Parts: sequence; structure tokens; C-alpha cells
Amino acid sequence: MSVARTIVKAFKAIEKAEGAGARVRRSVGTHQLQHFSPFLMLDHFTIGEGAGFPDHPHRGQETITYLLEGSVDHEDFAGNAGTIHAGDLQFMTAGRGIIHAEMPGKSVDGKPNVGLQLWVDLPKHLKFCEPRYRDLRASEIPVAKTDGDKVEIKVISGNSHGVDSVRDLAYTPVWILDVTMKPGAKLAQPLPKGWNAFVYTLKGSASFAGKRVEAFHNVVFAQEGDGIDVAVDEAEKEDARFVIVAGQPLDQPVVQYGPFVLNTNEQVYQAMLDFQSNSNGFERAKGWKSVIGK
Ligand SMILES: Nc1ccc(F)c(C(=O)c2c[nH]c3ncc(Cl)cc23)c1F
Ligand SMILES: [Fe+3]
Repeated sequence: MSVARTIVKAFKAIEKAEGAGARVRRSVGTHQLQHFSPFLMLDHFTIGEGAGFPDHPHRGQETITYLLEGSVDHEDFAGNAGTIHAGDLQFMTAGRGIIHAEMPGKSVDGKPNVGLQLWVDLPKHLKFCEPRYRDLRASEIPVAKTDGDKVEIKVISGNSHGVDSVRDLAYTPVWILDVTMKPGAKLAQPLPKGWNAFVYTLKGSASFAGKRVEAFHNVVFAQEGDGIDVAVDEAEKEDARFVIVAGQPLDQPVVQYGPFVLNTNEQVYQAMLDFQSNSNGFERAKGWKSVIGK
């Protein structure tokens, strides 16, 4: 990699309440990081006993849910239902409209359910596409290793050190790499030119472009440059774990009201009307309530 990207900013995500009793550290989609196309939101969520995200709508975006601990059940108004377990991902394309619930799975140990939910904007011509789900199980995710196995990269989407992800899962081109580095490890990770890229740190501390960053931070990189350089100091007491996320910017306006993400104010007003009147993609909401969200 010839020229590594520089850091534009790095900030800690503060935990706040969201949904019904859930907690999130939101590091994309707040005043600290907005208009970062194609990314609309990143929540590092924790769902304890009795908490969750009961019946709610989406239109105009894709949600990528990556379970880190525990499990989450989902159920929508079209009869789709399932569970994602630690290490699995669910790619949901809301398109013209989805109403679903996302609730804790059956807990065997009372531990919380923890994961990441990334919202990615849909290109204009797909805003009203048919909804779809694509699951990616932990066992399907290839692993790249480098620096004498001191670095392990789960290639969820994209490429790392000659390892390709298994298949494209979102319409909007995104790379998601889950990286674990041992103390003393180094990583040079190429990224597609001109894509927006950030890192969200999950555990331990690592230096990005020479800046040491602790857990629960978002590190935003400049678009210029070939990729990112990461190092974990020999003296660190634990492995560092973080996700690298990169996406192709969409050249379109973003008009968002909560889970309705479109290109004009009129389209957002229409989405709210359609949701309230069970029409134009929300017909199946009529008389529907989820079982899991009760
Ligand atoms: N207020 C509001 C409005 C609209 C939503 F879609 C949501 C929502 O469902 C989530 C927002 N962060 C999340 N992290 C994880 C999971 Cl599983 C779900 C969510 C929400 F909370
Ligand atoms: Fe949702």
C-alpha cells in the first residue's frame, strides 16, 4: 500500500437509551458524523432481558445487523422470521417498506445480546424495490491472517490479504472487516479508492495512522489514500478488536426522518402517510402485530 489514509477525526461514542429499554452507542448518524454517504447510522447495541426493538417500519435503506454476543430474533409483516446468533449477520433491504420487530433471542445464560447495526443508504433507483433478507452465518465467513497470524481478519464483505468475502449481500457496495490484532501486530489494509471509510473500535487499543485509540471510538479516515495502517503496541495487555467499514459514496440527496430515508421531503411525507394508511408497500401492516414484539 503506497499512501495510507490520514485520520479526519476520532471520537468516543456515548451510550444512550434506544428502542424499548435497549442501549446503543451511536457513532454514525449523530452530529459527530453525518452526511458520510452511504452510511446513515451505526449503533453498537446492547439488548438486555425484557428490552428490544418492537414493531417498527423501515423504508429506503438497508440494515446490516452483526451479532457479537447472544442472539436476536426478527419477525416481519411478510411472514419472514428467524434468529441470528453470535458471529452471524442479517442484511435487510427495506426498499419500499418493511415493518418488523427485533428482540432478544432465547437467552440460556441471562447475558445481554450485543451487536452492531449499520444503516446503509439505498441508491435512488432502489428506494422502492421489493424488501429482501440475506443471512450470513458465522461458519460462512472466510478468515484472512497476516503478520505471522498475529492479525486475524473476518472478511464479512470485501477483500483482505487475498481473501474474498463469499458473496455480495447489500445492493450498495460496502466492505466490512472484523479485525483482531495481538500486541505487537501490524496491519496495512487496502481499501477501494474514493470510498468513505471508518473504523469502530470494540476492544483494547490500537494505533491508526499513528494515533492510539481505545474501545468504543469511531475513527474517520480521509477519502484520499490507498488504505489504512494499524499497529498494536507490544506493551498492550490485550488484543485489539475493531471493524473496518468502507462504502461507495452515493451521489444523491439524503432526506431522513427516523427509519424513512429518501431523496426529497415530499417522499418522506409520503412514507409517513403510507405507513399510517397501510399503503404503497405497507399494506401488510393492516391488522399485523409481531408475536416476538409483544
Ligand atoms: N428509535 C428507532 C427508530 C427506528 C428504528 F429502526 C430503530 C431500531 O430498530 C434500531 C435502532 N438501532 C438499532 N440497533 C439494533 C437493532 Cl436490532 C435495532 C435498532 C429505533 F430504535
Ligand atoms: Fe429495524
